[in-house]
Amino acid sequence: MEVVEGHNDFVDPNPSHRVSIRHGLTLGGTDTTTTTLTWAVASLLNNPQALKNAQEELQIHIGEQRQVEESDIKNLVYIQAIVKEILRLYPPAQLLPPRENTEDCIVGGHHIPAGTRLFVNLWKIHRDPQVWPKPLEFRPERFLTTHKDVDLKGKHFDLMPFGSGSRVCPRISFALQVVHFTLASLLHAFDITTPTNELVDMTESFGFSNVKAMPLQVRLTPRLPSKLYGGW
Ligand code: HEM
Repeated sequence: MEVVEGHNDFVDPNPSHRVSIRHGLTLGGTDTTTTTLTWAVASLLNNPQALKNAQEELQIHIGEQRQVEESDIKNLVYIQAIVKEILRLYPPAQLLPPRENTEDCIVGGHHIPAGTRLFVNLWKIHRDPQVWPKPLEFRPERFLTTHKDVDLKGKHFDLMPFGSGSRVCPRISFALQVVHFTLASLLHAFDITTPTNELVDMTESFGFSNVKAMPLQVRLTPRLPSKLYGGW
């Protein structure tokens, strides 16, 4: 991939794999949200109880006689917890874009000379066992119990999939609305299974964008009256 335009782009010195980690211009709207949705569906396929919980929530709040509407999202707390857990385990940007300090400073007891480029390693922070018990497990319930007050907007430094501070992602609300609505609509309208009933391979491809290493194959089975599929 070639470098994209934009301020503050980080340029890999090797021209053969130059990428921009400032995804705002080309990748922001699609790559981050599709990556998040892919990991969400993959995780739910491997965690049938969580999938069942999500579909029960949809049954309670929406039923089977209408489609999901944006105004329903506020009631779908379990699906919101799923999305938080996905952005904890699989933040689309595993490393936040680099920061360069203009003055000498001390961070965590370390002297950082002016002009140093610092990367925040979200992947590591989001899997810290001192903050997140059983950090490698997909457990949306943690965001309804022990971590229910942790939000995604950059105020809690243990969970920062959108970054933090003055350069935080400016489209958090829009991104969450898209992810919640799409996931809720998919799970409401279809039963999802793997074609072979095997567990999904969750291997990550470590890079600037955390895409699934293996393609995801999903079998969709309609679960609503056929008249509700007119818009699909
Ligand atoms: C799940 C979805 C998304 C995630 C996890 C995400 C995450 C991020 C992160 C980590 C940054 C860098 C923050 C920093 O520098 O510390 C960022 C910046 C940015 N994002 Fe997003 N993003 C998402 C969706 C979107 C969408 C849908 C858009 C646009 C429609 C968008 C537009 C931007 C832009 C323009 C910036 C650059 C802001 C700046 O440099 O001042 N993002 N995002």
